[in-house]
Order: sequence, then C-alpha cells, then structure tokens
Amino acid sequence: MTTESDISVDPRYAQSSGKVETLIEALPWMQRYHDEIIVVKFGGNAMIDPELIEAFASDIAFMRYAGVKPVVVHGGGPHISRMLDRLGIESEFRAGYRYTSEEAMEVVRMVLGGQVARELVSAINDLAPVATGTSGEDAGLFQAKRKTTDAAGNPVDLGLVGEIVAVNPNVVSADIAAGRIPVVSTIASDLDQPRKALNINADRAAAALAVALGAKKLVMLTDVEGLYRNWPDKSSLAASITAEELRGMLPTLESGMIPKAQACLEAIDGGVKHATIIDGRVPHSTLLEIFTKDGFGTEVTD
Ligand SMILES: Nc1ncnc2c1ncn2[C@@H]1O[C@H](COP(=O)(O)OP(=O)(O)O)[C@@H](O)[C@H]1O
Ligand SMILES: CC(=O)N[C@@H](CCC(=O)OP(=O)(O)O)C(=O)O
Repeated sequence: MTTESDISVDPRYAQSSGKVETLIEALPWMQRYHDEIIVVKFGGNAMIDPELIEAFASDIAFMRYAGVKPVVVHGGGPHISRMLDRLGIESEFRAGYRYTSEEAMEVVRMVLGGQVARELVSAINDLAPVATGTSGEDAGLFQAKRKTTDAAGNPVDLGLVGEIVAVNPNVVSADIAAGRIPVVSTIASDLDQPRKALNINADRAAAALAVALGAKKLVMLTDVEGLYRNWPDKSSLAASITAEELRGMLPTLESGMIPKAQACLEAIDGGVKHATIIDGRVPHSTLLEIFTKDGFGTEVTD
C-alpha cells in the first residue's frame, strides 16, 4: 500500500504535481470554450518556420480534441512576396495592404490556395485527420468589393484588393458540424465582376468570418509580442486595451498593425466577446492563450 510518507519522498509525485496543476488550470477554459467556435488567424513570419507550423498544428488538433471548434484563417504575406520576387513582379504595401495588380492576383490565388493552405491542412491532418481547405471563393463564403479608402477614409489605389461586404459561412458551418477543422484561404469573389477574385487581408477576413460564425473568440498570431501603445517602444506593450482606445489609435498605427487593429474592432463590434493579438513566434502561444489564466499578448475588450 502507498502511504503519504512514500508519496512525499517519491520524485515522480513531485514532478506530477506541476503537471496536474497545469491540467487543472486548463479546466475553466475548457468549460468556457466547450463546443464554442474559436477563429485563429495564422500568418506572417510564424508561417515560414517549420517548427512553428508543427507547434501550431498540434495546438489546433489539441483544441479540437479538447472539445473546442477551431477554425483556421491563414495569411501568407511572406510566401506571396517571395513568389512575386521570384517571378519579377513588383509588389508594394500601401496603408497596410498589398497593391495587387492582375498579374499579382494570379500569384496570390495560387500561393494561398495551392501552397500555404495545403501545407497547413497536411500538418494538421497528420495529427487530427479532419482538416479541410476552403477558399473564400467557395460557395459564396467571402463576397467583396474593391477597397478604395485607407483607415482614415482617404482615397487609395490598391488594385485588386477587396473589402468583404457579405459572408455566407454555410460551407464552413457544415464542416464544423461534421467535426472537421476548416482552414480558410482569404480570396473573395468580386461582387461587381463575379468571375474575378479579390485579394483580402487575412486579418480582416478572419474577423468577418468570426462575426458570421458567432465565434466566441478571435485569436490573431503575429510577429511581435502584441500591440504596442507607442510603437516601437518595447515597454509600451498593451496587455489589454478597450475598443474605444484602439479606435482612437487607428490613425497612429503603421503597416501590418492597421488591418489587425481594424480586425479586432470589427470582431468586437460584431459581437465576438474576445479578440487577442498574440506572439506567433512563441511555440504553442495559441494553446497558452486559450487554456491558461495568464493569456498572452494584447486583449481587446468591449
Ligand atoms: N503599434 C504597433 N504595435 C505592434 N506592431 C506594430 C505597431 N505598429 C506597427 N507595427 C508593425 O506591425 C507588424 C505586424 O503586422 P504584419 O507584419 O502584417 O503581421 P502578420 O504578417 O503577422 O499579419 C509588426 O511586425 C510591426 O512591425
Ligand atoms: C490585401 C492584402 O494585403 N492581402 C494579403 C493577404 C495575405 C495576408 O494577409 O497575409 P499575412 O496575414 O501573412 O500578412 C497579402 O497580399 O499579403
């Protein structure tokens, strides 16, 4: 028979108690998110590191087996830039969005749907064979119009960049209902030219989908620790920020943080309870954000 004194001297029990604490810490979060949809946007530089892709895939598989309904929306800006470079096609960011010519659009569509989505789907399927790739062009998922203004409302020429005006989430909902893990590429059909596609910023698409699905949470991975109130001052990282304060900051934000901040606001305004920006360079940051009390990065609150 094992007595209390045996337990106190056995190092295996000492080790287990730390593991048990971590598991028990996850319980309230598992309860909160059980059967709930969480949209996770994976993008940027985290996506070009094979180890981070593996860690991300295991976090998504973990969520699914823990009873959450994850939906992945992926970016792939660095992949697109690399391919455009290889093909000698110029690309330029304006107001946080890629100016997209007809030629570049062909590359965006090919890279997102044919390369990035495939890589992610197969990494997740290796652990949970229920991932499925969907393009925003499928079954009217993302319908968009050309984007013609920047965050401050000034006119800007972005070529074939779209702003989502309608989402038909049925194709994704059906996958979720069947127990699958949707992995969504952010191309949209052009409402004004139905055979044409538009390039959608992945942060904005993730927010629009989170709202349409009634997701409980939107998590966005990026290549910094979170949102800095006073970029690039590293001591100004915001652990949490209200939607109102963030709205006020919009005109001061730069580059990629513009669509990310807009996406958080769109999600919160659309009824998603929690929107967070986390550091995708930290392996398993998604899991830590969702299942531990400390969370990670910046939480936008209503
Ligand atoms: N206030 C800010 N806080 C954090 N990052 C900011 C801020 N303003 C601008 N940035 C820039 O935004 C970048 C993140 O956007 P982006 O590169 O598009 O991310 P991703 O590719 O992960 O979607 C950061 O690497 C940083 O250079
Ligand atoms: C209009 C626009 O800027 N579209 C993005 C789509 C991919 C994306 O958003 O990728 P990340 O999340 O990795 O940045 C682009 O062409 O780069």
